[in-house]
Amino acid sequence: MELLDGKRIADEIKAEIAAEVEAIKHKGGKIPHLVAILVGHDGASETYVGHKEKACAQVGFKSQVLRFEDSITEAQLLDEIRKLNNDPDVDGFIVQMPLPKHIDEQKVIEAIDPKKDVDGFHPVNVGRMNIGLPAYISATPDGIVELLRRYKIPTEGKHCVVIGRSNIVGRPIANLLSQKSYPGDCTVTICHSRTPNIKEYTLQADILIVALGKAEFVTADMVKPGAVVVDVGITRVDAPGTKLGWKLLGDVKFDEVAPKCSYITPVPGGVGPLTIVSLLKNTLKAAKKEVYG
Ligand SMILES: NC(=O)C1=CN([C@@H]2O[C@H](COP(=O)(O)OP(=O)(O)OC[C@H]3O[C@@H](n4cnc5c(N)ncnc54)[C@H](OP(=O)(O)O)[C@@H]3O)[C@@H](O)[C@H]2O)C=CC1
Ligand SMILES: Nc1nc(=O)c2c([nH]1)NC[C@@H]1CN(c3ccc(C(=O)N[C@@H](CCC(=O)O)C(=O)O)cc3)C=[N+]21
Repeated sequence: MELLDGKRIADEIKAEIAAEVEAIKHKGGKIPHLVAILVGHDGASETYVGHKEKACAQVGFKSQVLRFEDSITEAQLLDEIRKLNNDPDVDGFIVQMPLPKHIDEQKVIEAIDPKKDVDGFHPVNVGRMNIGLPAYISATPDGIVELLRRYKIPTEGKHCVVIGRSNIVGRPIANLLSQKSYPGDCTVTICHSRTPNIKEYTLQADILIVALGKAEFVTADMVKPGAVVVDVGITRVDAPGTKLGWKLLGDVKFDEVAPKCSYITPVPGGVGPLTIVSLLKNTLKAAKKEVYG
């Protein structure tokens, strides 16, 4: 069993990005500028935005967090988005999800200029990604693809089973891995909450991607010996006696599944760090006008 060390790969890619930013500075080019909009005080969102700020500083990007109270109206938020769309200094921005219930997330996503949509959530980017055109690819699936690539995991002709069909993880990773590419050329099965006997499918997986958000859902009896297991899930659970009082669990019961795998991602330190790095990659592309010219 080998660990897919997301943290190590993320550090490697950050060093590559930092070198490129140095070169841009040297030539007097545009320093990439990423903005995050954060509404409310959700703990996980605060953590994620904090990691992003730190990563931007590490690679030399300009970054900014715009914070708003839960009471912000949809119209006010849409207005903030319009300002960012029109600000030539801002290369890319994201609106941290989830949003308060009185705000329509889809409306917010569609208000973002696709050219600045470094989350890759806008239907224009989703559509372009789906047919293999240049696009901002959403960060988590892009991070998974990057992890498979850097570890040179063979994917052609493999059966990939994805648990979860969300717009930000399950559906796009299933799409990417079925494309004519490397990593890709997989035969893909998508499972979700209406799939009976999930184990029947997971046992056939050469590559198992787990993104349902239920801690330790995948147990050893559900995994084929030698499988590659990618655990996307992140759930905070109480951990009395630890410094923080909580810890993170993945969707895979790591201790019993790991010995059966050829490769497996840990949580934390697997997919998460690569998600952040993919967001940086998209922002760099935006500053260089690589996707839309
Ligand atoms: N590491 C990272 O960078 C990121 C991690 N995450 C984590 O990944 C997990 C998934 O996130 P996300 O995709 O946004 O979650 P969603 O809640 O949007 O989607 C979950 C998916 O899992 C399916 N599902 C739920 N319960 C079951 C079940 N018992 N059996 C089979 N399928 C089930 C749902 O099915 P249905 O469609 O039928 O409801 C749905 O398609 C979460 O833990 C999240 O925190 C998310 C984003 C980034
Ligand atoms: N507009 C928007 N875009 C997103 O991409 C987005 C979002 N909203 N809302 C929430 C989810 C979740 N997500 C994570 C990214 C990185 C880690 C990450 O870095 N995890 C570390 C640990 C983090 C920790 O210490 O808590 C790890 O797995 O090693 C986690 C979760 C992005 N999301």
